[in-house]
Amino acid sequence: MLTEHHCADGATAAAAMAGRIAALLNEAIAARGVATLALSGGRSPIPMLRALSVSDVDWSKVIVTLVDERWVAPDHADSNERLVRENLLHGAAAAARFVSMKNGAADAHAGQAECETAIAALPWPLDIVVLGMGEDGHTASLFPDAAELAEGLATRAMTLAISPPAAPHQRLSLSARTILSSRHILLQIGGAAKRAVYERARAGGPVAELPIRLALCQDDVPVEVWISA
Ligand SMILES: O=C1O[C@H](COP(=O)(O)O)[C@@H](O)[C@H](O)[C@H]1O
Repeated sequence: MLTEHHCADGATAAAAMAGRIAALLNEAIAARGVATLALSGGRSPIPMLRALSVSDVDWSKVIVTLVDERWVAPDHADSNERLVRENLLHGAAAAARFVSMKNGAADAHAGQAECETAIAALPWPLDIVVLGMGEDGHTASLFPDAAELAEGLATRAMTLAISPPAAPHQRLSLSARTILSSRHILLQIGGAAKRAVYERARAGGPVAELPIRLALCQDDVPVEVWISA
């Protein structure tokens, strides 16, 4: 089932999405004693992460990981880990356990096995997967023009390494199967350009053309989308 939340602006969408994530974290903690949250990077999630960091959650019972990571040092400006640490994991939220995708291997392909082990050790299924979307329809690091896209859509592994030709850095990404084994998928769409891609994806067609369709065109996992101008 897909539910759309239409918001007047990005700030309203960020606050509403943070509130929904906090509620889902609290539900998971009440039901199972622990909650797992996988977050996307990029620029879009920053206001939502800041709102979430001051939400009323027992963060000591939350495990946070990533949907995807760029193969850069954790203090690099493009690091999704850095983004999450700087915008979410401070104050009370610093009590959450963070599980990195990046490790000390020479490159993303060499580091994939260690990343797989770290992700496989989490409690499964993930409670919440927060996806982003690029204007090319990519989600996580499943880029339409990447040679590894078919692997990402078909593999039974939880993670894969990807070298997108048109985006900077090698990547590690959750596979489609991992994303679709979660309990809840949330997505934020801001601005006219992304809205147009979203509407095209939602109308249906090949997942390989617009990989965000893997979440939008399925009925197994509930998806909530926050849409703003
Ligand atoms: O490269 C990435 O891009 C997407 C979208 O990023 P945004 O800056 O347009 O919000 C993001 O979801 C993904 O995690 C990231 O690695």
